[in-house]
Amino acid sequence: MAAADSSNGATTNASSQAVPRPPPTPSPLRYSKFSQAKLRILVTGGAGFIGSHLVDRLMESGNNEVIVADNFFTGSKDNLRKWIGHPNFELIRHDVTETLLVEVDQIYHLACPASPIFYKYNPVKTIKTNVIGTLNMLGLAKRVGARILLTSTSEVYGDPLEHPQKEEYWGNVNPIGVRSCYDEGKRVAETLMFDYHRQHGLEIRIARIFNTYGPRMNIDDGRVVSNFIAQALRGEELTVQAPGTQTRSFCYVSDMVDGLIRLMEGENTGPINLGNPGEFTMLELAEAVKELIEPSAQLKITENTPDDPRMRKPDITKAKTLLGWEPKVSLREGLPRMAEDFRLRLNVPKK
Ligand SMILES: NC(=O)c1ccc[n+]([C@@H]2O[C@H](COP(=O)([O-])OP(=O)(O)OC[C@H]3O[C@@H](n4cnc5c(N)ncnc54)[C@H](O)[C@@H]3O)[C@@H](O)[C@H]2O)c1
Ligand SMILES: O=c1ccn([C@@H]2O[C@H](COP(=O)(O)OP(=O)(O)O[C@H]3OC[C@@H](O)[C@H](O)[C@H]3O)[C@@H](O)[C@H]2O)c(=O)[nH]1
Repeated sequence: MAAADSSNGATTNASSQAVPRPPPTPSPLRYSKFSQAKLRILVTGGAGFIGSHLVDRLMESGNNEVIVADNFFTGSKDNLRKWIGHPNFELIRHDVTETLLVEVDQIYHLACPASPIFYKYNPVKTIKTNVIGTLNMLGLAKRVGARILLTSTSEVYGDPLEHPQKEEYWGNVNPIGVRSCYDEGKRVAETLMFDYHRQHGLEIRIARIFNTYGPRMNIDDGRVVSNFIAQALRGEELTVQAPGTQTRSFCYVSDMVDGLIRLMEGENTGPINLGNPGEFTMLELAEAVKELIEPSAQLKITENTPDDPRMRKPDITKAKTLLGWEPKVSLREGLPRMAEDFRLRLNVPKK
């Protein structure tokens, strides 16, 4: 049973409310002397950017069987091609808004479009993915006694009135805006996680992920780092949305995967912020990408979208103290790695 995390406002000790049932044994053969016991892990959204890097780490450990369930809305089989056919790996085309029957020990629940242009494309579907999808995964976790980790987001803090953001901050979110399908959707998903924890004794973990970047992002993903790098490589203007002084804190994907695994393996429910506290304005980011790829590139100030958060930076004290985690890769080190991946995929010769 997960130990209680009493260091924030939320009550996370389920033992006083519900006695968890031991997980049912999926098959007697699983623990027979002929069968090598491995942890069986479900990764929803595992064909996406963060998910596929997480799958790499889980598979490379050699101790796990990994099942990916993904509807390929923003992810692709290509991200997982090195594992297709591996005896410890299964890929299922599945939409998490439908029920899924599998026997697993852990669930990393990532399925959800993350780029604003994709989550706003079909907002009702985004809400369904966050609410019904998370309910379905919690139902699965309850049935098989699995531990479940939700990838929530810094967007639960909305356009924050506190800076940097601590986990105790309840946020400043527009409930009826164009981003609400995502940020309110994730807030409900967090609520569902805690209700299943308190009511049914489920072992839960919640990561609040701040902007993450790295190789394998969709080239036309629409998020700022991928846009700037692709634009600079294509010889286009870098589209800085007004005013350009808004800030974000960018975490390299290998650091993020490390944090997610530590959270899953540790004893704290969270929510825990995972992100790199290095904070940059979008103008500073554009200058860094220019300097790295194409110093002659021009910046073009474009119209912004409603409710764009004006600043964002994680307080990662909890991640440091409870998980022993902090990011290792700075933006200056991470950008060239991502630029090289994009250069190869866009077939742009090295200068
Ligand atoms: N990358 C970031 O900066 C960031 C920040 C905060 C939170 N997150 C969260 O991390 C997770 C992964 O984000 P990402 O950046 O890898 O995004 P991504 O879009 O690359 O990956 C999301 C994956 O989920 C799949 N998916 C979407 N809807 C689905 C559905 N209904 N059923 C099954 N699969 C579905 C997509 O096909 C894709 O493979 C998301 O939950 C996102 O909210 C990401
Ligand atoms: O071409 C662009 C794209 C974006 N931007 C700006 O860059 C900033 C970051 O925008 P992104 O689209 O990359 O991502 P956002 O920070 O708005 O949302 C992200 O937050 C955390 C996660 O949950 C998701 O990955 C995503 O919702 C915004 O201020 C946006 O206005 C540009 O200046 N130019």
